[in-house]
Amino acid sequence: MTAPADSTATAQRLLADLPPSPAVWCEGLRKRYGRRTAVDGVSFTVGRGEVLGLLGPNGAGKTSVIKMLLGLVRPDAGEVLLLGRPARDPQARARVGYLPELFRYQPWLTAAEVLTLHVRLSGAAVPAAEQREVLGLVGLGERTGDRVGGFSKGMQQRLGMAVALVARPELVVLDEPTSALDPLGRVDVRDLVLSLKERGVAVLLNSHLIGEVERVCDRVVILDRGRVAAAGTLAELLGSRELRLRLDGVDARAEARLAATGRLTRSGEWFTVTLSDDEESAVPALVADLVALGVGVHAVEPGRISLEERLLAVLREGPGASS
Ligand SMILES: Nc1ncnc2c1ncn2[C@@H]1O[C@H](COP(=O)(O)OP(=O)(O)OP(=O)(O)O)[C@@H](O)[C@H]1O
Repeated sequence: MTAPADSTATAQRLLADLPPSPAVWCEGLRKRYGRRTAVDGVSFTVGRGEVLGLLGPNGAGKTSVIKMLLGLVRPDAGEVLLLGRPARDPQARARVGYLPELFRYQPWLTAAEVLTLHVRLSGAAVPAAEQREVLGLVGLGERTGDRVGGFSKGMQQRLGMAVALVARPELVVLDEPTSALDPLGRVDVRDLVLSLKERGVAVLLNSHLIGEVERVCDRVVILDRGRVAAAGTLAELLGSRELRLRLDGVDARAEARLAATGRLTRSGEWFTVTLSDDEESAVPALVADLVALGVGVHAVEPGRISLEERLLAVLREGPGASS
């Protein structure tokens, strides 16, 4: 029989060999406030190093979901694991960075002191030089010794971003991180999210700025009235690609050739062919055939619907629009 110490070591070795748990796993989350159901059976995962965007209209339940994931609001039903541990487990929380939607930092402290306080709270050993570096990353390098009470709203949000990043988190949850930021600040946040992803840090991003989500997210969950209305990778959600061509001299044979490639629509001299992913390789042959048929090819533009169009379709038509 194996001695207890050996069996513990064996169990630890077996666990170490398993693939890492997702950064976020939640199943069947529900929350009511009085008679209002805010969240109604929400499930999704965020993989390690994955950037997941949470989209949805005002009141859809996004912040409520985030607060339940972080153990700040107790769900009425459902389960959450953060980095493989229960959401309220201090060991999980210490490895999660969070920028809340509504933030306010101690006005009497300097930016550097706020960071030091949060580093202490997290229990991580982050040297002062690294803390200053993080303030530099969020554009506050020149203001480290200034009191937070004198900061603009955008500067406080930048400080919140530094607080979320400073303790070397494995998961960062950003609730509307750019709501107070100028256009340059938004680009900074986008670059920060991409650099986190490169380092294998998972990011959960709640933002109304759809273009921002489309640029940085690997996957998107769309919430509507407390439920997941659509979810998937950008390719899954945005589906078929389109090819727009500006043509002249299109006769019946050329039109038949276009229609054979995909669903065809026409607006004046612009023709739009809807392609499925495996038909993309058909584009050079299509153009060659059109030229051979005597068609003047003035422009060939790839394109597909934007995430904004998909979001609006899902919200107008309901979950059926997600497929
Ligand atoms: N503490 C609370 N007490 C009562 N109702 C609440 C509370 N928090 C949220 N709600 C309600 O739950 C619903 C979801 O709110 P939540 O803040 O999660 O939405 P959201 O998707 O984050 O919205 P927004 O995009 O406007 O920030 C809303 O109807 C809101 O009024």
